[in-house]
Amino acid sequence: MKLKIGISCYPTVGGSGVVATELGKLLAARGHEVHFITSSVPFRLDRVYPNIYYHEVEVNQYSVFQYPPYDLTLASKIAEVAKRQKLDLIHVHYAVPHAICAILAKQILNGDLKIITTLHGTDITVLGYDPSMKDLIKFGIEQSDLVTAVSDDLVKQTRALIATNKEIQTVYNFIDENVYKKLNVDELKKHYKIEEDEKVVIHISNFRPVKRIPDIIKSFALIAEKVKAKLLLIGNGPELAIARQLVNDFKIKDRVLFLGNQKHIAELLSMSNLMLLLSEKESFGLVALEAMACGVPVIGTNAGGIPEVIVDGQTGYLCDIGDVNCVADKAVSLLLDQSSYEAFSLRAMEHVQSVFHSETVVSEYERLYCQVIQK
Ligand SMILES: CC(=O)N[C@H]1[C@@H](OP(=O)(O)OP(=O)(O)OC[C@H]2O[C@@H](n3ccc(=O)[nH]c3=O)[C@H](O)[C@@H]2O)O[C@H](CO)[C@@H](O)[C@@H]1O
Ligand SMILES: O=P([O-])([O-])O[C@@H]1[C@@H](O)[C@H](O)[C@@H](O)[C@H](O)[C@@H]1O
Repeated sequence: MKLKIGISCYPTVGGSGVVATELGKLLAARGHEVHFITSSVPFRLDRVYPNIYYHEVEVNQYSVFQYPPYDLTLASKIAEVAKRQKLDLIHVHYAVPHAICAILAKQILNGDLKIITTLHGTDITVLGYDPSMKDLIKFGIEQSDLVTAVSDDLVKQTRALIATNKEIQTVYNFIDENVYKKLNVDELKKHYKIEEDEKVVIHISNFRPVKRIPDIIKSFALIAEKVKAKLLLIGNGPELAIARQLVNDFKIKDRVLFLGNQKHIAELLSMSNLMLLLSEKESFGLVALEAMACGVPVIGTNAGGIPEVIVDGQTGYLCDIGDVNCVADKAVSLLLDQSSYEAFSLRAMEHVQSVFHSETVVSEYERLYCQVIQK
């Protein structure tokens, strides 16, 4: 059955928007009609795709509004597009405000709209602690026709924090196998002056406090004492200044490249030997999946959904939150033992193929869409 699917998400750099966009692209490739309803073109929607339509949410700056009313405009846009395009359903990513906006749109349409909400991360694990948000998030979850979360741990945390009995299904994240694979990047390595015998450690994130950026720098400083290596820092966010300060303090300025927000992540991963993801909260860790797909083992923390993505001792290692000595020891042992490293790299690629294959995940979303429509 070919469906007309609306998708609302944050269009900016970040996990939920990436997952929403990649899902939309693969659904469109399967012949469904996909309508993105977002405040700007999602950053991963970087060319023309057949079957994909974009509806801009233009936030009204009318002077009586002290704050631009994004939520209300989005709700009204979802209702308008759903009616005009005869959407079968709207799939919203991130509980606040997107689930709430979809519910309002459904009310505008006298109940004639099916809503699927996917929970991604700090929409639950940070905002769920905020008393002014908790009941709103609960409302968004309970009024959705179907709710998914990106890991078993996020399902568990949602139950604990939001106190809801609503059924929430885990649907893991995925990557596009045609994009995330090991590429030949010899020229790029030369451009970044990475020497033949030098190892590359990479971290990619939004540099928010939950990502524990100081632990990344501290771990790398320890690694660099024993291994000739460079650190690539990809992304932008509030902890970037602290990162620069620590790099100066540890006197490793010549070993660290701050590359800011980047689009071509597979190329940067293909230059890398190891990823560090040392968050204190992480519902899934899409960057870890992207790294493993490119044959890059990951050292992550024992936090949230990370242990569902990294197989400890097989595709990378898990360390306790804040234990930078554990991270450095595991990293040094991996980087200095070539034959063991190659086995980790191979298993990482195989694990992504077998557990997180896009075909399986997209089919699962299709099955859930049909279930909701037939309810
Ligand atoms: C703290 C938390 O719970 N975060 C979750 C949140 O996303 P969150 O935004 O924290 O992070 P993720 O690491 O999962 O994803 C970031 C995405 O943005 C991309 N990127 C990043 C920087 C950059 O410069 N360029 C770029 O393209 C990355 O390649 C990746 O695709 O939702 C994701 C999707 O469900 C989950 O996997 C994360 O666990
Ligand atoms: O809040 P969080 O779950 O860590 O991650 C968020 C992403 O899921 C979202 O796509 C992005 O727009 C946010 O800026 C943030 O990165």
